Amino acid sequence: MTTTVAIAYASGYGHTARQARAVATGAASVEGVHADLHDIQVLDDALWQALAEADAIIFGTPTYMGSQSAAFQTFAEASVKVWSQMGWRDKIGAAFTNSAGVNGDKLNTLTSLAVFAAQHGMHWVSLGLPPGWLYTSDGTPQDLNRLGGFLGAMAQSPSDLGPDAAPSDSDLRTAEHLGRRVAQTAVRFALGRRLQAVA
Ligand SMILES: Cc1cc2nc3c(=O)[nH]c(=O)nc-3n(C[C@H](O)[C@H](O)[C@H](O)COP(=O)(O)O)c2cc1C
Repeated sequence: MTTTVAIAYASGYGHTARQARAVATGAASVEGVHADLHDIQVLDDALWQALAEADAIIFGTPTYMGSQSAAFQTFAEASVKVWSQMGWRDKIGAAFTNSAGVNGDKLNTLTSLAVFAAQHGMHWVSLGLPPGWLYTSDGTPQDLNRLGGFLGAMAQSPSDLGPDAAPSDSDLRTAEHLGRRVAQTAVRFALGRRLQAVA
């Protein structure tokens, strides 16, 4: 049986889209997992159908003015129809964000997305990595999780670099890690459900 991980993301200028592709690469590296990228700026029936059928949804947005972008918030508010039927309850949820500042208030965005997933009754998956880089004096910017997030995957894109040059390799590997971890968790959940069904 195939386990499906949907990556539901917004991106204004392509940087978060690049991070989303890395998340998808990580998820698809897990045996038996199909990863699907969905640009949530297109709010059509195909999007809602795909998200309804997914085992896990990983939400992604750039951090704009310290929180999710307006495009992501439009998607979040449109999901109230799904919420009214608890359509995503017990799916796996996780998130990633990208911004120009090293800090840039990315944690506020991830916190907001965790609350969004909780409103939908989803099970949250954290990043599951120790902090890299400046956490110890021998760290380097090439470390996995160089930005030291826990709630989800963070990436940083200098505002004068295009999406061909940013986020950094470290941040893209961190995004891949999140995708892989969510996919592994989704497979375990799917297996557990099947075992429960025959017990
Ligand atoms: C309207 C707007 C607000 C922004 N607010 C922030 C912010 O609060 N913190 C930050 O670090 N960067 C901020 N940025 C920079 C973006 O997060 C950054 O350029 C990011 O790479 C854009 O991702 P995207 O190409 O996926 O849209 C902002 C950019 C825009 C256009």
